[in-house]
Amino acid sequence: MSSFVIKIPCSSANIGPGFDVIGLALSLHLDLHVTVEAKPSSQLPFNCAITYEDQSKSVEQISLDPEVNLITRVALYVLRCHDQRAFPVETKVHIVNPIPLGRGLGSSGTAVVAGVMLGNEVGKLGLSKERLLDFCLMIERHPDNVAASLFGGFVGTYLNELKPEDVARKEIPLSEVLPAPAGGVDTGIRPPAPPMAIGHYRKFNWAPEIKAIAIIPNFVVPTANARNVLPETYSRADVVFNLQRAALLPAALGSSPPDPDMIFLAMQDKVHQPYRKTLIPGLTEILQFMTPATQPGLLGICLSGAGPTILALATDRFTEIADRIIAQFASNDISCQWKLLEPAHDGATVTYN
Ligand SMILES: Nc1ncnc2c1ncn2[C@@H]1O[C@H](COP(=O)(O)OP(=O)(O)OP(=O)(O)O)[C@@H](O)[C@H]1O
Ligand SMILES: N[C@@H](CCO)C(=O)O
Repeated sequence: MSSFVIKIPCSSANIGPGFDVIGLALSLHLDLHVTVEAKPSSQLPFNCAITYEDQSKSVEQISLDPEVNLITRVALYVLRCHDQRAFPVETKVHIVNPIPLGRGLGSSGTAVVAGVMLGNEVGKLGLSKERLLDFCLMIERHPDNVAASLFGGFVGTYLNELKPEDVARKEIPLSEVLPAPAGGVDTGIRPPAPPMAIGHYRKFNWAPEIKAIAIIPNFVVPTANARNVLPETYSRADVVFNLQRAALLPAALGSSPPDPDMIFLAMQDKVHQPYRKTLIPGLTEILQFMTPATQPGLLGICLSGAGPTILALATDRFTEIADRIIAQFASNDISCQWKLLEPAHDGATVTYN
């Protein structure tokens, strides 16, 4: 029998101006406790039994069917790309999840990374993390969450342009998130493997004084909905506004001691937050009244990923900052939980027992 634990940090994407580009892995981890028993045969579907421990207080029921559950279907996709139709006999996966679903802390990206790590490990595939990123990008198209969860830390990401022959392969998903199991239901045919080296990342410094306060409202904003409210085109002025700030952001958050005015300015955005205000009551007011001038200890504030979580970066007065944001949500009859988090520099890890 072999037994191991896969640990994946959650992530906050965008950090203001870095829409679909910048991500930060944070110290709230999804754990998979995996055992593989060498048995002659199994009655389990795809040889896999899932158990799920919800520590996130989410209302959504997570499927325990290995071909439906996001983590195990991604693992099956990776295995089937390598001519392994099912999990080894007999695989048990116990998922412990403290990451709230659909709140902007990259729960889906974390689950996708967990899936590729699981497939790689049980299939003894020996794929590098760089190659696993390609598999992640077949399922979740924007690289900011998955690269942060996989590699850890504060990252800038980019995609290579696909070659014309890959664009022509209709099975390569160009949607943001695959609507159906990656590779489809098991037809016995090998699903399409990703092109090589689609996604890339670069780690930035992070000043050790800076902590992340996540204020998590008690409602869900599915990422797909939050992407549907964005415009297809932008004005040149808005694009330049974001480029200027995105160019400043890594230096601002990597410099010690942190400069609150520079960080606050570097976290401004005109590409996604203004449009997502319609989905998040109170967002406009929170982004307006929480500044380093009105709130000591605060450095900068933004929507975490697609929301509705607010990410406030700060050096101290964490409770006071969280309480003010929670009070603003409360005036819209929205309750919140909050967490004080730090960058998770290690990314995804596997530890054998
Ligand atoms: N641990 C998990 N196991 C199985 N499915 C999961 C898990 N975590 C997330 N999911 C799936 O991902 C969906 C949430 O994805 P979505 O992209 O909408 O939000 P998010 O990733 O939490 O937020 P954001 O992308 O803005 O950071 C859930 O509704 C669920 O279907
Ligand atoms: N960059 C993505 C992150 C959410 O998954 C977005 O803002 O839509």
